[in-house]
Formats: sequence, structure tokens, C-alpha cells
Amino acid sequence: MESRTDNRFEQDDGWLERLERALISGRLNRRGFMRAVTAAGFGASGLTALADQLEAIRANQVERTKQLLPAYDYVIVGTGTAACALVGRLAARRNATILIIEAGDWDTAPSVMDPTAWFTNLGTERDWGDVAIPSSGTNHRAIPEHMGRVVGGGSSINATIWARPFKQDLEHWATVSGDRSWGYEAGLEIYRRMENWQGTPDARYRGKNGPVWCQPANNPHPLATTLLAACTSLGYPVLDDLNGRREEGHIGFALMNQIIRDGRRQSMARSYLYPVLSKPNVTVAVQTHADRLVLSGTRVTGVQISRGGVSSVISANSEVILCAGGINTPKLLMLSGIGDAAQLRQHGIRAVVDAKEVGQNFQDHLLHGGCIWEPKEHLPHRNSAANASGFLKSQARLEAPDVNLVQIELPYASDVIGKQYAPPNTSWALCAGLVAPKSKGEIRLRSADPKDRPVVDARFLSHPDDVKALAFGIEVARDLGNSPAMKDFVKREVVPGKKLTGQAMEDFVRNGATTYFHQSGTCRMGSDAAAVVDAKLRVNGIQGLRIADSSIMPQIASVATMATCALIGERMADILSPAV
Ligand SMILES: Cc1cc2nc3c(=O)[nH]c(=O)nc-3n(C[C@H](O)[C@H](O)[C@H](O)COP(=O)(O)OP(=O)(O)OC[C@H]3O[C@@H](n4cnc5c(N)ncnc54)[C@H](O)[C@@H]3O)c2cc1C
Repeated sequence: MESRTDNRFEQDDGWLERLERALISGRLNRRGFMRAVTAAGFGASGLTALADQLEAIRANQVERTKQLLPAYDYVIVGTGTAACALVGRLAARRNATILIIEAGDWDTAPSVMDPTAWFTNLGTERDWGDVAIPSSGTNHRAIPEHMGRVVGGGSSINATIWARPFKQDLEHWATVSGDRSWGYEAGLEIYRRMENWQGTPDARYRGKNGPVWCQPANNPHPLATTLLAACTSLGYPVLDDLNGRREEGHIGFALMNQIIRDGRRQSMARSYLYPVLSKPNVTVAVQTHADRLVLSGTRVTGVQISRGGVSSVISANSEVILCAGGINTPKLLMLSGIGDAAQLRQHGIRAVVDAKEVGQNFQDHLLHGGCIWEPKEHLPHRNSAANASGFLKSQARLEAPDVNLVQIELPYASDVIGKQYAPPNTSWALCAGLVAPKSKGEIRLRSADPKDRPVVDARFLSHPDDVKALAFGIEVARDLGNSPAMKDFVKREVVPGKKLTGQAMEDFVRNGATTYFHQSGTCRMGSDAAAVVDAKLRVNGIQGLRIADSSIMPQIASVATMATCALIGERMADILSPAV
């Protein structure tokens, strides 16, 4: 996708996105697009290339989706982070036909392309809108579990942070899968290939020629740079890059990497999928819901879909690949008879394979909302409102950090904390995050109806060590926020406002718990018989079915999960097409 060439686009209030949407949906043709651009007084250079690309995509996709074929070589469910990386590579196999099924719509809404507005997508049609059921760990609060429902999946509505997994994460995956291709050095090679890194070149860790644009937070908020000065003043390491060497288990703070280019989100859809959408072998069916898998014995032969109120079956000549994410992938398996037989029976579903771990091992990172300060003077947030961050170990003996501190240039508070302290809306937060949770939950079917959302039983903070790790993070956040280096940005500490200990701290942790929306682990990869997928991402006990998304993580990576899911998509492409 071409970048903006005219800085008036900075004030266009979604104008370009609206035109893009009209062009892609066929409501406007290329000539109309160019006429609108010229009439609005914008220079046509750059936009001509954009119009050509979008027109080629529109023409191809309109043609391919007029009537879907009865069969494709690969049927992929979901256009999320991992799927985009997979299809971006797989499409190079010109003789392989690929259908990608997406329940949501195209990604051209202004709130998708504008990274400063990412949170305005939550609760809209671009969000599945799940909520984890109340549990004692969060003082019986129900915690929202937002997830992208749009082309690009989470990468189209997320906070744009590009954080690569720790060496220890990937080494653990290599051990439990019995396959070194999941290990750190293999992962590094893939990241070097996929990145178009805009920061200081680093031949070992960073790539420059790949499809994924990532940059250190551009023109960061002075709060972010001052936080880094505060870290130095208290003796915490400040790193040049929050990826790279940090991945080898180091603690430290830095400006974050973001997938923002010229002020626009470069989602995984824009990075990987758009460049192949004008190819004749790639079809994207939006507003199409995968209801269940179609099986012949233990072989998956296709997918039953609902499209425009009509149900039909699309066959897969080669394989079906589920990329529907950490909640929807196990749901689809269970609806199709792949899951715990006793549980399925309760919903009248006959088990094809008694796969007891489908939906188990649910993990997500917790973000505490939060420690909050009122500033002397308000400055609007920049980029995705989160520009500086750091990783810490709550205990010195840990091999890799388990705590992540995130500065948020908004008064980020949980429901309870927000009510209790009512922070002024000019405030900023320094939030403690739990990135190596020990608590595990599960996803269960609510019914056998594909339209029903499943039960998300997250059981957050059910392990006492998770409470301790967050309490440690909160103490460090308060030390930093109240340090002399931050004084220009602090009129007063609003939340919690004083040192907390014992039960008061525990309640603060539990009442403040929200998530980062990194649902993972529900179809874990492993070499043991109980694992849901093997190292080649094949579903155990089933033929013709693989999974490539956040659900395959045996243990959630200890960082925000988009970059890890992109790695999973790339690995899937390597497995299917080693030479491409
Ligand atoms: C609000 C928010 C903020 C986040 N912030 C960050 C961040 O800043 N950095 C970061 O690294 N990570 C972030 N994440 C997490 C990250 O985006 C996800 O971990 C990642 O996108 C998951 O990738 P995935 O491939 O597993 O699936 P997803 O990206 O979730 O994609 C799954 C796709 O499948 C589609 N789908 C599901 N079920 C069906 C069905 N039955 N039929 C048809 N289509 C279906 C969905 O609509 C979706 O498009 C955030 C997530 C959210 C929701």
C-alpha cells in the first residue's frame, strides 16, 4: 500500500479511508476515486498507484466472489494476523487456489487505519465482543476479551505494538514440540526475513527488506521520553530497542516498536495480504461465517459456511487451515466433534475424536488498570497512546521477565478502579502487566449453535504467584511515576495514591485486572499424545486439518502476541511450501 504523499492527509478525518472503502466495495470505480481525489484538491501522485492497486484488488475480488467455487485447494478460516502471513507467502504457489473466509468486513474503516483511534473499534462490529465469566480471582468481575472481527483480525484493531517473543518462549516451544524449527535461532531468521525495520540497523536481530513495516515510536509523547529518564535515575536499564537483544531474557525499558507508517496502521493485512489480493488464485470471502467443519470419518473435507443468510459447503482439495484465533478456533473444533467427548455429548454433538485438551490451557496477559497520575498540563496522546514500555523480573531467579510495565497516555482504569478513584480524563497511567501467567482457563461451548458465543472461563489470578508478580509491577510503577524525574508531569498521584500492603494490595490487584486481549493456548502444540496439534500444526487424530494462530502456543509468549502470531503464520507457510 502506498504511503501518504500529501501532508493534508493528516487532517483528512478518514476521507481517504472512506474513498478506499468505496473503491474496494465496488461503490466507486477507479475513475470516480481519482475524480474525488482531484476535486478535493489533493495531488494525484502516489494516489494513482494506490488507486491502481485498490482497483486491481476490487476487480479481482469482485470476480472471484460473484460465485464461490465448490472447492479450493486450501480453505483458510480467518484473515487474522497469522492467516495474513500465511497467505502472503502461500499465494506465490500460483497453481494452488486459496479461499480465505472472514466473518467480518474489509478493514477500510477510518478507526482501523488511524492508530490513535484503535480503542474506538472495541464494542463495534469489528469486535467479537466476548467477556470472560466472573471468577473469584478478579473479585467476581467479568472481564472483556475483545478480539478483531475484520480483515486483518487483531492486527487491524490492536494497539500496533510489535513485540517479538523471548528466546526462552521459543526454546520452550521447540522442546515441547520436539522440533528445532520452533526454536529461537529459526525464529530470528524468520523475523529478519519478515521485517522492514526503520530503527538503527542491526544485522543479527532486525530485517530491512521484508513486508512488515515497524518503527520505534515516532515523535513520542514527552511523557514517554521522561519515563525513560526516570528509569535511568532509578537504575533500570534503558535499551536502544525493545526487541533485539532484549529477547535473550534481558530486562529494560525503551520506546516501543509500532506498525505505523506515515501515521497509518500497517496491519498484517496491509503488509502481507493486500499485496496478493489481485492474484487470480486468492479469494477473500468477507461477511462469511465458518459454522463447522465437514468430515468424512476422521478426514476434514471442507467447511460449512453461512454467507448472506445462506448455508453452503466449500470443499478443500488439499487442506483446511484454521486461523480463527484463540477463542474461535477451539469453538469450531468442538462444534465439529473434535473435543472432549463428554462435554460435546452435553450439547448433542457426537465426538469424532475425543480430544480432551481442545479449549483447555487458555492463557492471556493481564494488564492492571492502573496506577494513575494527574498531569500539571494535559498533552493529547500520540501514536497508539502507548509509546514506552519495559520488561522486569518479579524474582531475580527467573530466566526471562514476567512483568511488563506499559505507559498509557490516557487514564487507563478498570471498571472498579475507575469508579473508586474517578481519575480526571487528562490523566496518564503506568500499568503493570503480567506476561508469564501461571493461571489457566478454558473455552467451552455454550450450545451446538454456531451463532452462540462460547463460554470464556479465564480463571484469571487463580494462581497466587500471578497476584504477587502484579503487585511487584505496581510497586515499580509507583516508584517510577513518583520519582523526581517525572515531576513536570505530575500534579498528584490519583491511583492508588499511597503505598498498599497485604489485603489492600491484593484487592487492588484483583479489582484492577483487565487483559491485553492476547487469548492463546487453547489448541496447544506438543509432541505428546494429548496435544491438540503436532509440530507441523496438524490436528492430532484428524487428516486434512491444521491450525495456525494464537491457539497453538503451548505456553503464551511473554510479550504482546501479534508478532508471535505472524511468526506462526510464516512457519505454517514454511511447512506447506518449504521452497517458497
Ligand atoms: C484490542 C486489542 C489490542 C491488542 N493490542 C496488541 C498490540 O498492540 N500488540 C500485539 O502484539 N498484540 C495486540 N493484540 C493481540 C493481537 O492482535 C492478537 O494476538 C493477534 O491478532 C491474534 O492473531 P491470530 O492469528 O491468532 O487471530 P486474529 O488476528 O484474532 O484473527 C482471527 C480472524 O478470524 C476471523 N474468524 C474467527 N472465527 C471465524 C469464523 N467462524 N468464520 C470466519 N472468520 C472467523 C476473525 O474475524 C478474525 O479476523 C491486541 C488485540 C486486541 C483485540
